[in-house]
Amino acid sequence: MTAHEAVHPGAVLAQAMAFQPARLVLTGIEIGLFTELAKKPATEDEIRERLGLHTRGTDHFLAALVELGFLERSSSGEFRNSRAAQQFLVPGDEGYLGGFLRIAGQVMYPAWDKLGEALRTGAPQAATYTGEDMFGELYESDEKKDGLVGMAEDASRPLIPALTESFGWAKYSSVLELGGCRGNVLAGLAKAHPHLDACVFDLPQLEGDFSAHMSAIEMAGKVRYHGGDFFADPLPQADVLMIGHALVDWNDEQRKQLVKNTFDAVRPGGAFLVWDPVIVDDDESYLRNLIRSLNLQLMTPHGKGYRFEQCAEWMREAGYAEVTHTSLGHDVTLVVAHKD
Ligand SMILES: C[S@@+](CC[C@H](N)C(=O)[O-])C[C@H]1O[C@@H](n2cnc3c(N)ncnc32)[C@H](O)[C@@H]1O
Repeated sequence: MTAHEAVHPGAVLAQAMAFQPARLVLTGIEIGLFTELAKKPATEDEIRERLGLHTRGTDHFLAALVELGFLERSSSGEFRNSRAAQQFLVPGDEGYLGGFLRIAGQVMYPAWDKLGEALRTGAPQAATYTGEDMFGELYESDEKKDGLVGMAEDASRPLIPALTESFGWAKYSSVLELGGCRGNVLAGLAKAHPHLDACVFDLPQLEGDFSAHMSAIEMAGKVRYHGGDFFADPLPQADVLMIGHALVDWNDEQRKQLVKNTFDAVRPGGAFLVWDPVIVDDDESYLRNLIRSLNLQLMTPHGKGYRFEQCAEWMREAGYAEVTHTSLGHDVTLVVAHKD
């Protein structure tokens, strides 16, 4: 909102009421609208019948989604997905974001309702867990585990091409990804750089999901798994250690400790890579990453965003030499620390 727009009530309302269009899209995902229309375009009557919707409101719900650019309406009155909806909101497509957006609707949306409480107390507001061991609790339920994994992969999948190209992988022969989940990112990296000995380090609870996923994407045997706790257990050695979308989950003391833990495991001449929604002043991602920081505060026991300068300081304190950073796109920064 520019200073000029700020004096116009429409600009204030557009920002303050942005939860309404957000809820339209999230509800479309929740009730299966985009998945249904991907099978076959349909009239309003057919949509109501197929999704069990009431006559009151469906017409304006669909018309509003047309205006927002998620549906198209033909001259004969049939609705179909727009290109954006078809590409990003229908399961099975490469660019699918529904895993992330479903959890956004179910878990983040109610948590954001309690932002005031979070600001007063500093306490998380997600209703899916209660204690300090968020991952341990979520992994006790297959549904919650699948939700978290789906959300993480939707967020990291678009970064894989930039990650394979933004670092000189050819110079190194092994990589260990901390918090590498089901190995989806590392599998993409290993496909692009098959010379790499690639290993995921994540909690033991995910090993079965990792093996099933590697088989499903025909990468079984190409990426290894090492179960453990990256705070408490010794880390296996590799030329490159990497952690993505995971340092943000912790507080500064925990992050410092984690960065320190990596130093002995990185072989001399190697590197430690971090990619996260780092807060970068004057970058066009600045506001979105401040919002993501608050989202982490609502969703995790200790997480929040951090700045590049903080990360560089943790790295230098741990013993790393040169620290550089570059954008991976999608509001994510890759920070690279070299070990002499
Ligand atoms: C937000 S997810 C990111 C997953 C993956 N890097 C991606 O971006 O697709 C964080 C990951 O850290 C893992 N994790 C959390 N605590 C851990 C710990 N103490 N030791 C090892 N892994 C941990 C979780 O199991 C999860 O896979």
